[in-house]
Parts: sequence; structure tokens; C-alpha cells
Amino acid sequence: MALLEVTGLDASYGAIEALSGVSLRVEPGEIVAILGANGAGKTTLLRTLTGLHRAKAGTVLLDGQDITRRRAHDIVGMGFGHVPEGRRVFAALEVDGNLTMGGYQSRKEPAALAERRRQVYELFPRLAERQGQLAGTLSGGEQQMLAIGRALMNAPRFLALDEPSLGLSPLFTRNIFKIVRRIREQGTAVLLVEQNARQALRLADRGYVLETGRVALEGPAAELADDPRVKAAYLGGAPAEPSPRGPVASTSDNGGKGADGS
Ligand SMILES: Nc1ncnc2c1ncn2[C@@H]1O[C@H](COP(=O)(O)OP(=O)(O)OP(=O)(O)O)[C@@H](O)[C@H]1O
Repeated sequence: MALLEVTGLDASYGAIEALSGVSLRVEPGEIVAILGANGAGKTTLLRTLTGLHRAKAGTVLLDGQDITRRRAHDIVGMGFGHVPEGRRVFAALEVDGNLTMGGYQSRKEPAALAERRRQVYELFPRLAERQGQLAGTLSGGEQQMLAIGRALMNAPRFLALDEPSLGLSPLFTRNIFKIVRRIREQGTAVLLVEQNARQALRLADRGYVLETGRVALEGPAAELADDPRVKAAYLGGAPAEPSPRGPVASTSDNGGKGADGS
């Protein structure tokens, strides 16, 4: 059984249909990348999976349990971690206080929490050095580390990351991608939304390309990286022949970043 099984997911904002019939799965221990141009529905997908936005139709199963209309708080408690776009750390709290907030649901298990805190600091030595620093004064890359560390305080079985490399230098980006690999090695499956398609496909086992709210392409990451349509739209390759399944989103619509997000 897949760890995450999404079937026919629809979501909208008033009259705007943001997701139409999205189906995808993530197996235990997998890293799955979600690619797509600006406005393709990637953030809406994560927000709908994590209960922050209400699905209009479809089902989301986490380890066989229906979480489609559960509250965000309950979904976190079931082992689904979410690192939202834009980091959103608690700026007025110290680094360590942010980790405490992340582990709030396990507050009655102090020994387990202490062990997770130790693991987070081992994963992010830079945060360990800054335990007492106010989160709002951390650099962007450090805030991203903290946002990931905070989500890990719940020991998630499954972690959804929304654009973890956004706005980071190439060095920090490489570091974050290494961390994602280590998180997987520690047994957490990852759903990774990224504009940095080249690196995301190198890291991921499989991927899905979203186009105007629909899954336009899916497959093993290596096959996607080799697909002429993906190359043309996301990897800075030569323009592809028109797709029989419709056009893949245009290269000019990637937020003004280079094809690999640098
Ligand atoms: N709060 C909202 N109210 C109305 N429309 C919204 C809202 N949030 C997103 N949308 C619309 O839903 C569609 C999908 O947006 P979404 O943010 O999920 O895309 P995305 O793939 O994450 O884009 P980006 O890469 O630019 O972050 C877009 O057309 C967007 O304008």
C-alpha cells in the first residue's frame, strides 16, 4: 500500500479551479518531486493535502487512512509534516523555542522530544550554534533549515516541502537537498515541490508535472529528466514537439529564475 494515495483531487478558489482530478502516490521511503510553472497548482496541492485548503472532490489516504477532510492539526498529528512556502518560522521565538513549538503535539513525551531535538541539531549544526538566537534574525537559508527542523520535531512519516530552495544561494540549495536525502535515509518519505527542476529530478525517485491544475506528465525521475517536453520547459533544453497531451508550461513562466532556478 502507498504511504500517500491521492485520487481525483479537485480544489478551487471561488470560480478559479486550481486542481482538477489530481492523482498521485508516494511509496514509503520515496522522494517524489512535483514540478510545474508558476500558478500550476503546486502550493494548492500541498495545502489541500495538509488540510489548510478544503478539497472539493477526491480522496487523500495517508497509510490507508482517509485524511481528506481532516483538520490540519490532526493531519500533523498523524505523521504528515508540512514545510510551507516562505518558511514562516516564529520570528519572535528563539531557534530552540521554534523546535519546542514544532514538537507541541508530543509534549507529553519529553524523552522522545529531547532525542528529536538532538537529531535536528545533528542534522543542522548551524542551528545548534544558534539555539538562543531569535528566529527572525536568522538568514533566509537558516530559516529554511529551522522550518524543516521544526517539522521534524513531530517525527513525521511523510514530509511535504514547498520550494525549499526558493531564494537560497547555490551553496545553501545544495545543502538543503543533501538534508532532504538524509531525511529520506532516516525513513521519512518526501513530497518535494520545486522550481529547481534539475536538482529536484536528480534527488527524486519519481516525479509529476502539474500544468494548470492537472497532472500532465509522470514517471521515474530519470525518465522525466530525459523527456524532451520537460527538458524544454524546465531544464533549459531545445524546444520540444507539441505534446499530444497538451503543451508543457512555458520556460518564460518560471518566476524569472534560470531554468534550474539559480
Ligand atoms: N488564495 C487564493 N485566492 C484565489 N486564487 C488563488 C489563491 N491561491 C492561489 N490561487 C490561484 O490558484 C492557482 C494555483 O496557485 P498555486 O499557488 O497553487 O500555484 P503554484 O504552482 O504553487 O505557483 P507558484 O510556483 O507561483 O508558487 C493560480 O491560478 C492562483 O492564482
